[in-house]
Amino acid sequence: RRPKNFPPGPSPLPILGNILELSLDNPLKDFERLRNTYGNVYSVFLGTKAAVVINGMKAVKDAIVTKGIDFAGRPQDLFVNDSTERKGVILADYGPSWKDHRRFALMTLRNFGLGKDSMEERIHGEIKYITDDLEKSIGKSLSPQLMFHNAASNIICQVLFGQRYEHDDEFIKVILKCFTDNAKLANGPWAMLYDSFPMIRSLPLPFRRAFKNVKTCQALVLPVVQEHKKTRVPGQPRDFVDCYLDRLDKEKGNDASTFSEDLMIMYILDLHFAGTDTTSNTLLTGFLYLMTYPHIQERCQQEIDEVLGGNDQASFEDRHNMPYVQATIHEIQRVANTVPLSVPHCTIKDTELMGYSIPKGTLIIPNLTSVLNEEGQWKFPNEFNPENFLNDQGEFVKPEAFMPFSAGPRVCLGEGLARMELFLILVTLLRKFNFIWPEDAGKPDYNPVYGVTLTPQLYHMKVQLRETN
Ligand code: HEM
Repeated sequence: RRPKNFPPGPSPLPILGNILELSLDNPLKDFERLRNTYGNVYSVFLGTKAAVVINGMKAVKDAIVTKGIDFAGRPQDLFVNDSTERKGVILADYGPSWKDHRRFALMTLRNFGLGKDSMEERIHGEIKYITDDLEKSIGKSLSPQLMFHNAASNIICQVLFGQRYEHDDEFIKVILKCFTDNAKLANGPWAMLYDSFPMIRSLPLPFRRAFKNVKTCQALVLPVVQEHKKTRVPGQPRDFVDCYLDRLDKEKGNDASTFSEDLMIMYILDLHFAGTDTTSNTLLTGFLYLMTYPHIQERCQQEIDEVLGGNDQASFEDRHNMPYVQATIHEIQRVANTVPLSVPHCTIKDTELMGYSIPKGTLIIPNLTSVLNEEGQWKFPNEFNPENFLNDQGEFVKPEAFMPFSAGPRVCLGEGLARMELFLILVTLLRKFNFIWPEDAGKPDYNPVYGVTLTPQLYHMKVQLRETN
């Protein structure tokens, strides 16, 4: 039963709730249909658990920004919580440990922006591997999935461990395999059953694989941490692990400290997971559109040539002189809709939204998809069109409804890093190469595969060196 004044929604069946109304393959259309019937704030029962789905810019902002703290929790009784042992930051509930670790990561990432091994240099270092790969494929048709995935993974590995890995390196291969398997399990029927029927949780069913996968990853990261302990110079951190070890030194004797070696390992895995598929799928979507809208690709290249002049390497600062490129990258993020339902939130106290009462502990699904394509918020909500981010003077403007990183206290903590990666990778590659949709590839399919992150359908690309080089 719905509590008093709870958001409306379809009648639930006993035990199953409304799960039969939601396609497990891709519930986004079902969420849209329910929005048309019940309005921007409605509820569904996932098994016996009530969830509130929030749609449209106004309601989403009202919840996660205006009443940000009320909505800043994470549910703690789901399959994903158990599989990650309630450690890390993405799924940590609102509280001192989440706050300390979030602040720590933001500060650490910011500090890497400065100095000689700056984030920009780490990213440019990795871009060199992409351009080498592409140069070897000039005139041929190539599948870019692994290349971009690897680049995103290595950039975050550089930040975390000060190291990159070849894609066939056992360390990264196993981590990737475990996380892909866990993402699939988390999205599939076994997780749904686990969440809906607590009595089956201790049974030896396929969901137990997820727990084993996490243990395997932890065991892989542990020796990397041990190695750091041996080689580090306290106070002179080379990477995230060193920074965390410095912090542990500082916290010695503080009984209330939320920092621990155990947490660090899951934190590292969290950051790697959060930073890899998101960035690589956004890049893949970007090149899919740039190839099939060649006039947009060309206009970006013109602007890049003008701004860079004789300079070979772009810097992140150059974005201020590239309104069209900026608009194109933002438009790519808008249509990529990489994290379509954000990460689930949870209310930390009884609260209200748009006149409805929402009790403490309610699972909240912020439907970012409904904001990124909302009629009335965009000049061209259903097209791929950089004009969505340009004013009449051709200047870059960012509408309020641009929230692929979500918003409020739980906004993506890798936003700065992701934006820098997207800009530097796209600008460097467009400067050097033309990207062409192969003649024999048929019509492009823009419908992504649904998951925690949306993944473009597999495709091939052709590359040519640009004549300006
Ligand atoms: C295009 C790339 C990316 C997109 C679209 C994206 C999007 C998101 C979204 C929608 C959330 C959920 C926010 C919420 O719960 O309201 C999130 C959370 C998070 N992201 Fe990202 N992300 C990207 C890249 C990254 C990168 C590179 C990192 C790594 C440094 C990262 C680390 C995180 C973390 C740690 C959280 C959890 C924050 C918290 O719970 O406090 N993300 N991201």
